[in-house]
Amino acid sequence: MSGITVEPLTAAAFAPYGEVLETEGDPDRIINQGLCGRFHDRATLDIVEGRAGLSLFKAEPRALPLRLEMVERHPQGSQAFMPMSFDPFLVVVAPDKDGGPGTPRAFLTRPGQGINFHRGTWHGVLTPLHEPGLFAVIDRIGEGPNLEEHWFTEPYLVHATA
Ligand SMILES: NC(=O)N[C@@H](O)C(=O)O
Ligand code: NI
Repeated sequence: MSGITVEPLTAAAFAPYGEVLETEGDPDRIINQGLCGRFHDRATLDIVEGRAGLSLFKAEPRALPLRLEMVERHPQGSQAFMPMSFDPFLVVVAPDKDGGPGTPRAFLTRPGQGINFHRGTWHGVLTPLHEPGLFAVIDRIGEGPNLEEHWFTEPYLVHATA
């Protein structure tokens, strides 16, 4: 089983796959009588033939090392995972290679970071590592198929250190 070593999530490393939502640095705007920093328009919702919807996911926590058996993608829409707890979670992505996923990469978020997958990005499903596994998810609501799965012939093993 091929191994994948988890990397820290950074906006630069994640850029080919999506955006990182975080409150690093100065806010773009100070609002609410100076009591709130707005980190404005930090990710793009890209929805084809449908609308953006806001859902809640309550997912079972997983543990590392993790068998990565599949990745999926949504050709019709971006998908954002916004944690509702202050815990890191695992984000798996893969480049596209001739219509299928290339070698996956695994990122560990810092508490407070969220992510938005670009439309069509190969990714692992929502993977919390701690209870309560509660996330707000912003993705496409619409008719027609928007899920393509790829099951690896041999799973990868995602682990914390090399
Ligand atoms: N299927 C679903 O709603 N969730 C997945 O797309 C996922 O990435 O977790
Ligand atoms: Ni998904």
